[in-house]
Amino acid sequence: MITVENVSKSFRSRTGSVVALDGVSLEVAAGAALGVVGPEGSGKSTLARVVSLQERPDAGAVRLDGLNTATLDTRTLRATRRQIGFVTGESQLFRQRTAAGNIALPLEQSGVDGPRRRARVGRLLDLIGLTDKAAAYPDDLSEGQRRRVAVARALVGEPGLLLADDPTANLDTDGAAGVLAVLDRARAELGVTLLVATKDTGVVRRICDDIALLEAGRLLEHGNLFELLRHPESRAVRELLPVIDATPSVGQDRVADIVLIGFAAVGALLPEAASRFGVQVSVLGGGLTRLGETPVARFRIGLRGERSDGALAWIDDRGGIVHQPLTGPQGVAA
Ligand SMILES: Nc1ncnc2c1ncn2[C@@H]1O[C@H](COP(=O)(O)OP(=O)(O)OP(=O)(O)O)[C@@H](O)[C@H]1O
Repeated sequence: MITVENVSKSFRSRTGSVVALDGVSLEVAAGAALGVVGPEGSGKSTLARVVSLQERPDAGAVRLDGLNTATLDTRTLRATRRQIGFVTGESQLFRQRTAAGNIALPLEQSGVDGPRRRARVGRLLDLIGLTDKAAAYPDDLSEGQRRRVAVARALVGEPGLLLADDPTANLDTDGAAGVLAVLDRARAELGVTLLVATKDTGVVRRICDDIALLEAGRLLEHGNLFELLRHPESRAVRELLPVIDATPSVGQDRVADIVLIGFAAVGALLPEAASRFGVQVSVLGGGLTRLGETPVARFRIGLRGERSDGALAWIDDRGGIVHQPLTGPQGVAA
C-alpha cells in the first residue's frame, strides 16, 4: 500500500517559485494500478518522483506499507529505493549492451550470480515477449521494443512497485499497445503495484483500475474507475468516456444520458427496455469504449412513448447508470 499524505513540492525557477504539488493525498492498494492523469506541467512526474523516493516532498509524507519514508536513514532509503522500479518515456538503454545485457545490469551491480541472473533475465525476456531478441542491440530494436526492455530492467530487481512516467510517449499505436501489455502482465504475473503518469487517458482505460486527476499540482479527483462512473459530475468520467455532442433532440418524450457497463448491458439493455415498455429508444449521441476488458457505453438516448419513465427506471434498476434525465418542453436536451 502506498499512501501519499498531503504532499507539497515547489521548485525555484528563474521567474520565482513553481508549485508542482499542492497538498496531494491519495492511496494505491497493493497490486492495484493507478493512472495519474493531467495536462503538461500538472505535477505528474513530480508525484512519480516523490513516490519513488527520488525527490523529497517539502511537506507531507509518503508511506510505503505504513512506513514513513521521511524517517529512513540513508542506507535504508537506498535499499527501499531499489525496491521501486522506475521507467520513463525514454528507454535509456546502453547501446553497447544487448537486450539481455541491459536487463541483467542491475543484477550484476548488486552481485547476483550468473545462473540466477540468467534465470531472471530469461523470465523477463519472456514476460516482455522478446526472448528471440535477447542478443539484439538497442539500435536493432524498435523504440517500442526498447521501452519493453527498459521495463524488464526496471523489474529485474523484483520491485513491489513500478512507476512508469509517460511510458507511451512518442510511440506509435502498436508500440504503445506493446508497452501497456507488458505493464499489465507485470502486474498480473509478478503482482507489482503500478503507478502510471500519463497525459493519455487511453493508457488509464487500458491498464488502470484507479485514476488520479491532477491540475496545477492539485488533486481534482481520485478513485476507482467503475465507482467514478456512478457520479455524473465526475471529471474523470468526462475524460474517460466518449463525448456526447449536445445536439438538440426534438420530438422525444424523454432524453437521458446513460452509462452501460459490461457486454450484456451494452448489447441488450436498450432493445429490451424498448420492447418491454413499448417505447422507441434512439441513440442520439455518445459511443462505446473499454475499461480494461470491459465494454462501457455512454449514450444520450431519446425515448418516445407513454412508458418512457418506466423504461428509464427499469434501465437504472438493471444496473444501467441513468445520468440526469434531461427533459424540456420539446424534449430538448439541455
Ligand atoms: N526540477 C525542477 N526544477 C524546476 N521546476 C520543475 C522541476 N521539476 C518540475 N518542475 C515544474 O513543476 C511543475 C510540474 O512539473 P511536472 O514535470 O511534475 O509536470 P508533469 O505533469 O509531469 O508535466 P509533463 O506532462 O510535461 O511531463 C512544472 O511547472 C514544472 O516546470
